[in-house]
Amino acid sequence: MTESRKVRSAGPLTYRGNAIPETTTDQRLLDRRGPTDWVHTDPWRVLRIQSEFVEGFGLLSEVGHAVSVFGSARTKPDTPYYELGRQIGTKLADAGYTVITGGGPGVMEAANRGAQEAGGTSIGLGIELPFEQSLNHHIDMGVTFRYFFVRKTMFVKYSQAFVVLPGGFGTLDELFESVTLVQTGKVTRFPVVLVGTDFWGGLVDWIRGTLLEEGTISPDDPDLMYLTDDPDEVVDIIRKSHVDLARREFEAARVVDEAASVHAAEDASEG
Ligand SMILES: CC(C)=CCNc1ncnc2c1ncn2[C@@H]1O[C@H](COP(=O)(O)O)[C@@H](O)[C@H]1O
Repeated sequence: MTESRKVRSAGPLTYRGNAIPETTTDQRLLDRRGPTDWVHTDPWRVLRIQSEFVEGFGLLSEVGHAVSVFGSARTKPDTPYYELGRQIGTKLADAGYTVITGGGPGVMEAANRGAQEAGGTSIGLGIELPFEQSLNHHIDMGVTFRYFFVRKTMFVKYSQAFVVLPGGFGTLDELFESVTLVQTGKVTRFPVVLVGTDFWGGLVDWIRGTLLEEGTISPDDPDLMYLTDDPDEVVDIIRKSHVDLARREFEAARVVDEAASVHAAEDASEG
């Protein structure tokens, strides 16, 4: 009896008898009718998150050496910090770095603008916000993300350094995320440069005083951040750390090569 029961294969699945679904997978895919709640469910969101990673990696993977510049979305053109951001964008571009920002107004726009004026590559990684907003007009390539955490991965993965100008909560979030990644050894390759001694001085004093005195950070941790007012120094710090990194990588490759030749020589003498 059991042998005569109907069988249906659906990909790797086998159904028999009453378990056979009424429709096939293809029918369900092509049928547009039915409830649409599934587009607001977490499994569907996971796919959307994946697609943001795919788009981001796709756009940024061929960008050369790059620096992310952060700072207030509210800084107005023709103000000192806007001009500082613009100069830093220009100097980074002159030094051959692509400039990546959050794609918004204020300091982000200033850095993008400076990079563009110098003929460099200017990138904006925007974020969907509850209020209407588009990427600033000084961006050569841009992506607008839905998810903050996907966007943050892009800043870290595709930059050699973070430059942080005066800003508010968003800027502080980006600053402390990057410092935490360096502190915990999740990223090993980049300096974090604070620009604006008047603006950041109080925070740095508090870190060196309260945090260090309370023992909530290690004695070396305050040195994870540089502090300057000088755009040329920003570029020098980044260049130097870049050269140091290249030297360390060269040294590591040489050690591996030497070990490989020692093994090869031992194998040859044993053979
Ligand atoms: C006028 C206005 C508030 C626009 C906000 N538009 C934004 N567009 C893109 N990135 C942003 C924006 N606001 C905050 N961010 C992110 O948070 C940082 C600035 O936040 P804040 O202004 O410091 O706190 C930027 O480096 C950026 O990565």
